Amino acid sequence: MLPQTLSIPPVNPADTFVVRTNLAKNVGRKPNNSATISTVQCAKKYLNSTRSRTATLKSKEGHLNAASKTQKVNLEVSPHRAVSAVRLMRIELGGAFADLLNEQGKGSGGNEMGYVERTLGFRTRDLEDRDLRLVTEIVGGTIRWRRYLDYLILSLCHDEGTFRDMEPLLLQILRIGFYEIIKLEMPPYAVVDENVRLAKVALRPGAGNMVNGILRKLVLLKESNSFPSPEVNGDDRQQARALATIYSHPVWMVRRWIKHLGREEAIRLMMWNNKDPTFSLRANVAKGFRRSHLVEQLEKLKVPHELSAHLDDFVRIRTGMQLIIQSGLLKDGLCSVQDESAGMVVTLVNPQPGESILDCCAAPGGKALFLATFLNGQGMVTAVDVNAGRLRILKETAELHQVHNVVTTIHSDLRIFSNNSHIKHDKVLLDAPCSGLGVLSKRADLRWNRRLEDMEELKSLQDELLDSASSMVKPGGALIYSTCSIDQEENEERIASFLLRHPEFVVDAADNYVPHEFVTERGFYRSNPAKHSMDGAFAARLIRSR
Ligand SMILES: C[S@@+](CC[C@H](N)C(=O)[O-])C[C@H]1O[C@@H](n2cnc3c(N)ncnc32)[C@H](O)[C@@H]1O
Repeated sequence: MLPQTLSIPPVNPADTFVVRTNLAKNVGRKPNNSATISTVQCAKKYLNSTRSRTATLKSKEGHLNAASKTQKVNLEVSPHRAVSAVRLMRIELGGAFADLLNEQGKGSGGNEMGYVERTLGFRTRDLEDRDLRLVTEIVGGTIRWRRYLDYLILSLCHDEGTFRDMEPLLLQILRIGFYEIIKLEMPPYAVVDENVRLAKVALRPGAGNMVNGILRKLVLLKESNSFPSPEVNGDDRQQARALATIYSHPVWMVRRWIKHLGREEAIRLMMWNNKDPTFSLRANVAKGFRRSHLVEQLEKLKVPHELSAHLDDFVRIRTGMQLIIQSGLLKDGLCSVQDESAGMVVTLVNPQPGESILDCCAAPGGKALFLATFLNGQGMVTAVDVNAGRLRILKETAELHQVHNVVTTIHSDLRIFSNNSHIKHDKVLLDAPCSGLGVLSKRADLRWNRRLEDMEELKSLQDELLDSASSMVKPGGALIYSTCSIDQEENEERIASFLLRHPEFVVDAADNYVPHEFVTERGFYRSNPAKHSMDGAFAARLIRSR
């Protein structure tokens, strides 16, 4: 028999307590908190002893069942801050993405509260909808503004060493506090108190004192409207560094954009990347669920929305994603989250019933499934991808969306597949692996994960994949190359180099397929995030003449 609780001597009722779970959660009752109490220090010691005891019990019993699990719930710390701090640490260590939380308050990597408990040594009360919204907003915003926030934190630290040697959790708590005060404009003294408490409970009293000192200096700067800001002067590199700090992007990206887009356009792009992302939804007509049905549901949910001006099945939303997730519309396959910029790539493919379409880098299937809806049950989308897990998602979603009768999946590296396959297709879509520089508003952490060196590797992969994809196009058929990047070297330059290697292909101007405002001088499709209020994407349509 496993013990129901593990107890230690009671000391301070305010801080932390051990709760008897007794399966209370499982049967929907509130946990009984008549439990044993500890101070923060005791809690930490206790956590260690609990961990080793739990490990022994686990090894003895094989597993620790829910009935016997001991939870420590801290009601003093604000849940959204504790969850945000831990999530930010996980993102920085590469164990999580800054994407949407799902309806259970879980992140992409599993149970959020489990991570909080393992990292901080206690749980908080469960997250309510408001907390979830705050976690999404704070995590996304803190990551986007990281470079700028760190610049300010450093300027308020005693010396550079204090900043450099700061423990990771303490730095995340400070970033959260700075973001809440500067960007969310929350009441400053409440922010100070809450973050000081989190630092004290999760780390130690000294850490709380440090957070208190630095955040109070920030409040004074805010009150006198005198935040420091780097001067934009000097040579190109120095100017790019200053702009990179002010708009919180890596220096190499800023330099690249100033070179290709000009300074004003680069600034507009960075401002767009720092905004809360907007989303669009595609009604799944393959399931008989039209845009009018989607609009009805959004009205019922009171989610503000706007019809897409470019695509018949699409609706734009700015807020309310949590409500949509909770409504089950996505889980039931009635609609999908798909950006209009990606939808227009499918328009450029121009799929027709009866055609054989090869989607070369298809997973997780956003474009493949949309392509399939145009076939009306006749023809085939062959979806190839090298990533088995992502391809499994594609296959399951095809069933959920009821287009599985026209979708076949093939797990392979495209370069190997093209060598072994002699079948030619009417349309071949290569939605190539790319830097993702067009989707930085949605992927808040991506800007910090991309390196300049990645670009060279990506470009040679894109060339190889283009060569492979082109070998599977029928004479007279179309090859569509697309990316979710705004980078010329991944886009126009890849096509120019491909056409030199493959004179049997010619450009088919995108004008015939997508609105004129998305067509470049050379006849390619390109969406501009700041101008079109959607992700940045590129696509070229090429016809095989022989
Ligand atoms: C931009 S994503 C594709 C997104 C997809 N088209 C959609 O709309 O959901 C690029 C995909 O290329 C795949 N990939 C990368 N290298 C590949 C290769 N050598 N052969 C086949 N697929 C590859 C990745 O696994 C990834 O799923």
